Amino acid sequence: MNWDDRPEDAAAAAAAERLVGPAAERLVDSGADGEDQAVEAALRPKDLGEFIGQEKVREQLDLVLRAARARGATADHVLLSGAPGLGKTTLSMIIAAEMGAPIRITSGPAIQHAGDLAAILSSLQEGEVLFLDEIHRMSRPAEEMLYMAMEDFRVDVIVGKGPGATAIPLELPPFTLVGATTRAGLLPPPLRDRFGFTAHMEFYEPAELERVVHRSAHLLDVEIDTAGAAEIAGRSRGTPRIANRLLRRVRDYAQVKADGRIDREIAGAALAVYEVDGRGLDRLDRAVLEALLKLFGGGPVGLSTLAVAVGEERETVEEVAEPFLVREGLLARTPRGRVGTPAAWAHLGLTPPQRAGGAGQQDLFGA
Ligand SMILES: Nc1ncnc2c1ncn2[C@@H]1O[C@H](COP(=O)(O)OP(=O)(O)OP(=O)(O)O)[C@@H](O)[C@H]1O
Ligand SMILES: [Mg+2]
Repeated sequence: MNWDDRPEDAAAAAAAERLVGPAAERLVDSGADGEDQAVEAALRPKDLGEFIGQEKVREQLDLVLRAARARGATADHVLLSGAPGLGKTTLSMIIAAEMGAPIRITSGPAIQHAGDLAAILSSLQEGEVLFLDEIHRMSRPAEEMLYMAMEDFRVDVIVGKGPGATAIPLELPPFTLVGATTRAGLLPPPLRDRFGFTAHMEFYEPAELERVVHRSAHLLDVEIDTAGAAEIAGRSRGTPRIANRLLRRVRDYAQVKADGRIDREIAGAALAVYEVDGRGLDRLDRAVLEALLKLFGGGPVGLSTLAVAVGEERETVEEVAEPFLVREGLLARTPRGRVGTPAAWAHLGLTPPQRAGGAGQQDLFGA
């Protein structure tokens, strides 16, 4: 594969840009909106002990950092991969804090030219953590410069153009690169191989999200009981960022409609107002499922037809609604089209039609 093309990434970026209207403002979107950015700094765990869940990642990272500290060395480069909102930025800040090192934050799209990267690298202090978010979106020349910087702590700065151009080698102080990506599969192998440690972040268990909600409620000075936290956690799609966002909306409701305290009833009523159902599906997700089951008898139906039926762009259905529905086992993408699973019928409280002979849905699930 030619790593310059990155078609998947281009398609996702294009889909994201096309998102306008309801899909762009979803309460259950895992990306950070303006309000998230403002409060997230306050809600971020500051050290590994405070970081909830991701046991394996925490244990491994703890060893890597302790060992580096004991040797008085700079920690190895770390790659953090995982879906949006699972704690990559948070963990990068924790790495710097645990190493007692300053952190510099930049991102792949911000580095257009190799020169941009050279400027950042040459101004790093010894031991500094360089956090490179969306590392899969860096330009190719910058990426190549990064290879040498990571391995030999050296860059070649090109001065001049054409036949007269010369490469001036520049020594760098040892630093720790922390790269983050939502799409580890898009990283060229030579880049991936230069990280000493790769942490893959998984979606969180409901019990872990419950702890996230309790912790955030405490920091926001909101009173919440166990059942209320569980109710929010169950609708948060395995994602701490969504849990924190739902908590803020439930807090609003509790303040306006009740005495500010959150219990199961308040959480349920608040999230009903925002149309986030018991499993974390929002209006768009439900519209897709309902069309699939009610209009097309559970499928198989083509993506374009399904998109027209819900009045959304093809890409919105495919990139925004479907990933979570597939992950939840509510929708399957088959060679013959989209199919609603038995769990989907159950979730919407509908009865699947009885099919007379022929290829029924049973065949599609190999049952
Ligand atoms: N393990 C955790 N424990 C407690 N809170 C967490 C945890 N992980 C993430 N959070 C909270 O979730 C929010 C989002 O986390 P963060 O910004 O680190 O996600 P991210 O993986 O960098 O997302 P993106 O891919 O969009 O950059 C933060 O406000 C943070 O407080
Ligand atoms: Mg981030």
